[in-house]
Amino acid sequence: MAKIGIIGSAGRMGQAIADVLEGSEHSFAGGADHGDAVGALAAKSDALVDFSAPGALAGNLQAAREAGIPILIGTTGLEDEHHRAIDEAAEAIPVLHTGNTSLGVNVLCHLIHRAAETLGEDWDIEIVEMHHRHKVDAPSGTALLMGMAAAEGRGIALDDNSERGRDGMTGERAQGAIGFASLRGGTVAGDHSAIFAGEQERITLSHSAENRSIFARGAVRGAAWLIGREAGRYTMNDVLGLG
Ligand SMILES: NC(=O)C1=CN([C@@H]2O[C@H](COP(=O)(O)OP(=O)(O)OC[C@H]3O[C@@H](n4cnc5c(N)ncnc54)[C@H](OP(=O)(O)O)[C@@H]3O)[C@@H](O)[C@H]2O)C=CC1
Ligand SMILES: O=C(O)C1=N[C@H](C(=O)O)C[C@H](O)C1
Repeated sequence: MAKIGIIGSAGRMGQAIADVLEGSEHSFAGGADHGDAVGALAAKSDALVDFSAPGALAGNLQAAREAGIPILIGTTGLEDEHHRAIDEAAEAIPVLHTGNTSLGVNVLCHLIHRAAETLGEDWDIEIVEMHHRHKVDAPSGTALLMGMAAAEGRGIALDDNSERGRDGMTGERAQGAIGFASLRGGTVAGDHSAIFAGEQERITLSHSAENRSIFARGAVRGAAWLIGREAGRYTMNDVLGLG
């Protein structure tokens, strides 16, 4: 039984995680939101989960380090500087960052990796996502995770081969590019598709989140799994045993 502290506890994910904790073997250590001292929460937690905002990341990592406890970060919209801060914290404590904690999406990424590895560059890869009207970042963290799986399968660097936000006279699609498109509206919890478009045929690999409980269950499982691990940067593949 682990005491889990939630950063961003008043938010949509924070609430979903609190609900999952209530029916689990683990307990809710407390929450922190804007203006709350994360250090005070860390001191009474066995692990932290962070579903807040990129601007909160540095302070949250610092609080976890000072308390010597692991942290699972689900926040998306992170930049290179945030990833560098995660790498640095992972030298001292166990840290897991992922754009999606659900089992289904992480299995989907394996299927995408395999498809990209098998199909040649003449199969164009496009990633399409749709989320609720309140989402503030694009492409979604999950779309980037899927793009990374496709790029790794193809043996290319995602950063050098992405096409995002096409508008106006874009010119033809670059050979080998991985395209991203983001839709926003309504209450959609998270829909993602990877489309492999070849000559006269198309493969679509998709995942639909029916509600946030799938992310919340994965977050609790991941946070509990991190407790007692060596310092390092982990992924949901490690937690789920997906290799
Ligand atoms: N990895 C995954 O599986 C998933 C990741 N996410 C990601 O989780 C994040 C949160 O999503 P969601 O719950 O929908 O968003 P919400 O806006 O509903 O919740 C975010 C919460 O964090 C709080 N917050 C914002 N900034 C700070 C800060 N600096 N310090 C402390 N608290 C802060 C907000 O408070 P206030 O409202 O006062 O700003 C709010 O309570 C997003 O990045 C989203 O993409 C979401 C679902 C699954
Ligand atoms: O903001 C959300 O809601 C979600 N964010 C994550 C993302 O950016 O991929 C995960 C999920 O799709 C819901």
